[in-house]
Amino acid sequence: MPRTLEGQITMEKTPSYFVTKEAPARISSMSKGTKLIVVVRDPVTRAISDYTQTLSKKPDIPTFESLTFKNRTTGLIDTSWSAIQIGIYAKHLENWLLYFPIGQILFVSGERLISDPAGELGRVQDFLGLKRIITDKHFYFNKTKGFPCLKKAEGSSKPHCLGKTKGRTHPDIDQEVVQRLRDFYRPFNMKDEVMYLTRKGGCEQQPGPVDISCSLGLQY
Ligand SMILES: Nc1ncnc2c1ncn2[C@@H]1O[C@H](COP(=O)(O)OS(=O)(=O)O)[C@@H](OP(=O)(O)O)[C@H]1O
Repeated sequence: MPRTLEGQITMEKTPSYFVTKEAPARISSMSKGTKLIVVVRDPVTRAISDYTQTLSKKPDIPTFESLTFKNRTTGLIDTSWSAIQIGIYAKHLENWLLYFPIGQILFVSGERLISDPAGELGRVQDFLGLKRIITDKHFYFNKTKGFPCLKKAEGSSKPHCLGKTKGRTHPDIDQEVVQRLRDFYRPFNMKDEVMYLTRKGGCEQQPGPVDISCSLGLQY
């Protein structure tokens, strides 16, 4: 990490942090006050997006449907497949709550980043204690891309959309498999846990390893 000067915020983005077992302890030992931002989206769409990325690099991989199940007849889901495993958000969150209070973590909605990017970035700016500089004025909806884009990229006067690797068309997935995955993920939805811990407050004051029983809301 570069040294952070007075008045600066150092930011680091790595998609795999949230699901890496060692990450919370390491980040906490570096700086207990680190603010954490997690972008989450519907875990089923996330899994399909993940699969779409892999498919673009390895077009010969098996179908999404066949990778989803350990045994299609019994309907047993292959939780060791990373595309599925990453979306078990509540399990990953548990590791972070051992080291960081819930108030130090902001969950950003991947869906709202698309439908209302300025609104979602408003929440990020508030969380970081920044003035709301980024607003609606900075975005426009690009019909060709099908996503919001920046009216002006940083240091340029030209519009800027994310690259070709973001916003790919997803393959059609068997709706029965989609439904089966929705049912699978339901208990791992973080909403209830986060609301519970935020209201409860008891687990919030002390960064550092906490008694996980403090996070009683985490019941599966
Ligand atoms: N403005 C804009 N333009 C394009 N894409 C957008 C945008 N905002 C959010 N998204 C969504 O971001 C998804 C890609 O993010 P990733 O999770 O792959 O990114 S990363 O791994 O964290 O770098 C990507 O997922 P896919 O649609 O599956 O490609 C998009 O849904």
